[in-house]
Amino acid sequence: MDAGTQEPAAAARIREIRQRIDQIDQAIIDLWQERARLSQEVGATRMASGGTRLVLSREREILERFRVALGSDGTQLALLLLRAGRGPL
Ligand SMILES: O=C(O)C(=O)C[C@]1(C(=O)O)C=C[C@@H](O)C=C1
Repeated sequence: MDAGTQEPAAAARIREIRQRIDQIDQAIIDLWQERARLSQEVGATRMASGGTRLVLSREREILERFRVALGSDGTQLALLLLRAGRGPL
């Protein structure tokens, strides 16, 4: 894979960092999928027991947690996470 530089030491360091980035990306993918499965299970369990599909107070709490930690990008990320679990509104 192109490191974007001809300088051998820099290219070696970039390859090393990219290995860790790839590990992190895979962990994010795995966690994303696990979260979506769990969220779907919560929704199905609640609806099967006569409850609501969504709990907006819980969604607000999650959005706030991500906003405090990551700013406006965190809010966008949390919206995508929630959509992955419970589907579009
Ligand atoms: O925590 C719940 O009650 C869920 O249903 C999970 C979840 C989520 O993905 O975090 C999904 C939908 C709800 O509106 C709130 C939160």
